[in-house]
Amino acid sequence: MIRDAAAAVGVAWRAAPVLLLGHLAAGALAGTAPVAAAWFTKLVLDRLVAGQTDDLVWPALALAATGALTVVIVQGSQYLSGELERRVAVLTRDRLYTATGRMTGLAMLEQPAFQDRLRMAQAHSDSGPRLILESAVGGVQSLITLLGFLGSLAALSLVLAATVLVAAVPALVAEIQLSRRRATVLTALSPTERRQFFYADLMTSLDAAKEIRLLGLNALFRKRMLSEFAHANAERRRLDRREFGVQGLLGVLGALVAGAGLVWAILAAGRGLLTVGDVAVFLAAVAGTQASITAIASRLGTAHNALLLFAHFQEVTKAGPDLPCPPDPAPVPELSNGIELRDVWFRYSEDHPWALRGINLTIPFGQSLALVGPNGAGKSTLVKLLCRFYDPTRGSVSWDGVDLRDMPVEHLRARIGAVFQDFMSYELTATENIALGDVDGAHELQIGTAMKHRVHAAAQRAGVHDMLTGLPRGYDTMLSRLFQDEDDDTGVLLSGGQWQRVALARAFLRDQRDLLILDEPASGLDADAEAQIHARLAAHRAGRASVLISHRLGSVRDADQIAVLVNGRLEDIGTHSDLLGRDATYARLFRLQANGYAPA
Ligand SMILES: Nc1ncnc2c1ncn2[C@@H]1O[C@H](COP(=O)(O)OP(=O)(O)OP(=O)(O)O)[C@@H](O)[C@H]1O
Repeated sequence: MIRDAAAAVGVAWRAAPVLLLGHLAAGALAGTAPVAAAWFTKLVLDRLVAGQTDDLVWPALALAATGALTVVIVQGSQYLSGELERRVAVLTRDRLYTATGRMTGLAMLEQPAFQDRLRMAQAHSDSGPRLILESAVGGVQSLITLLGFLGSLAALSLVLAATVLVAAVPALVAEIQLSRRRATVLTALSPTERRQFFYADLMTSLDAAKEIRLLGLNALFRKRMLSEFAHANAERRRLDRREFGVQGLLGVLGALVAGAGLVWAILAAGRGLLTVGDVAVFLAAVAGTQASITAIASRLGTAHNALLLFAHFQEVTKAGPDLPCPPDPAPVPELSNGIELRDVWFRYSEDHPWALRGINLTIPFGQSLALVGPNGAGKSTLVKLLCRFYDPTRGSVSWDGVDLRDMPVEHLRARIGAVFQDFMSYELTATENIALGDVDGAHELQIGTAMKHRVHAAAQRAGVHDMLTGLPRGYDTMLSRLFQDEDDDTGVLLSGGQWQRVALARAFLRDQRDLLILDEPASGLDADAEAQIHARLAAHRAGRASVLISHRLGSVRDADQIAVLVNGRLEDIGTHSDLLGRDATYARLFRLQANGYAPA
C-alpha cells in the first residue's frame, strides 16, 4: 500500500513537479486560513466589546485579506489539480499501453481476471494519482487547520480539546473500513460491469446490428443488461446504506460533543472566565476541529480507496512479458531449411482440452503446406503457435533448428506475413489499411511515393486495385463512415470479400518475409477471385515457406504437402494424389466437395 502511494506520488512528480509543489504549498496555506480567521475575529470582537475602536482597523483588514486569500487559494488549487490530472493522464496512459504492448502473447489477454484488472486500470489510472494527491494535500491542509484549532481549544479547555479528539477516533476507523469495503465491492462488480458493457455494446454495435434487428435480440439484451445493472445497483445500495448509517451515527456523536462544548463555553462566559472573543474562537475551534477531523477521515478513506484501485494499474504496468524471453536471445536467421514441430501438445489452459496432440510436422523452406480438416481440428491453433502467440504446452517449434522460445519474438514476427481468419478491418483510409502491413513501430506511418507504389502493387496482387481506385477519394477514402466530418461523407463500407482482399494486400506488402500464413484467405471471395488469388499465391511460393488453411479442398490441391488434422492430431500428410489414394478423411471430404460440382 505504501509502495503504491509512493508510486502514485512518483507518477505525479514525473508528470509535473512544479505543479505538484504548487499544489502542496496551496494546500498548506489554505490550512492555516481558518485558524487565522478565527483569531482575527476574536481580536475584532474583544476590541469591539472593550470599546477599543481605534485598534480595530488592522485586525478587520487582516480578516478581510484572509477571506480574499482563501478564495484565491481555493480557485488556484482547483486549477493546479486539474492541470496535474491532465498531465498525469498522459503519463499513465503511456505507461499502461506500453505495458500492454509488452504482452506479446495472447494467453494473458484471454484471462477474464486480467481483463477485469485491465479495465480497472484503464478506468482509474488517471484519477488515481489525482485522488491520492488531493487527499494528501487536503489531508495536510486539514491537519494544519486541526492543529491550529486544537491548540486554540487547548488554550481554553484541555478537557474539551481531548474530548473532541477522542470522539474523532471512531470516524477515522469507520472511514477506512468503509473505503476498504467500497474498493472490494468495486472489484467484485467488475465482471458484472464487463457483462453490462458487453450487452450495451452489442445493442449499439454496427457489426451486430443486422442480427440484432433480424432476430429481435434488442429486448433480450436490454433485459440482460438491466439485470446486470440491477445486481450492481443492489450492491452499491447496500454499501450506501451502510455508509449512511455509520456516518449518521458519527454525525450525532459529533453534534453531542459540540453541543456540550457550547453549553460549557456559555456558562464559562457567564462566570467571566471567557471573553466574547474567546467564545467566538471556541465555537470556531470546536466546529473547525470536528470538520478537520471529518475531512481527514474522509480524505484517508478516499486515498485508501484510490490506492486499492491504483494497485490494478500498478499490477498491469509492472507485469513482465507474458512470453518468457531468454536473457541472451539468438538472432532470427533468414529461413533456409524450414520450420519443424516436434511432438507439439497444446491446450489453451489447464482447464481446456488438448487442441493439439503430439504433432510432428516439417514445413520446408520454399514449399507450401496446406492444413485441412474439420472445424475445431486445431488448424488455426497450429498457426498461432507458428507466430508464437502461445508456447506449446509440450514439445517444440523450431526455426532452422532454433527453438522459437529462444528467439526475440518481435524478430520472429518480423519474418512472418499473415492473413488470419478473423482479420482486422481498420477504420482508416484504404492506403493506411494496406500500408499497416509494413510499419516501423517506432515511427508514424510514412506514406511517401515509394510506399504508395508498394501499396498499389500489393492491392493489384490481391485483385482490389481497381475497386480502390474507383472509390470517391481513391486510396485516400476512409474505409469507415464513423470518422467523417459533417460536410464530408465520402467514407465507404466495403463488402466482406472486398475487406478480405484488402487484408490480403496488407499481407502481400510483407511478401519478402520468410513465412507466409494464410488462414482461410479466400473464404469470402467469389470463384474468379479465388482462382486468381491462388494462382498468384502459387507464383510467389518460391523463396519462402507458406502455410495455407482452407476448407475448399480444390484450392489446396496444388500445395506441396497437405496435412490433415482431425481432433488435434495429424491424421495424414502427403500430396493431393497421395492422400486421395489412401481413402481416409481427405479423400472422403474431397469427393464430397467434388460431387457437389459434378453434373447432376
Ligand atoms: N482462445 C481459445 N481459448 C480456448 N479454446 C480455444 C481458443 N481458440 C480455439 N480454441 C479451441 O481449440 C480447438 C481448435 O480450434 P481451432 O480454431 O484451432 O480450430 P480450426 O481447425 O482452425 O477450426 P475451424 O476450421 O473452425 O477454423 C477448438 O476446440 C476451439 O474451441
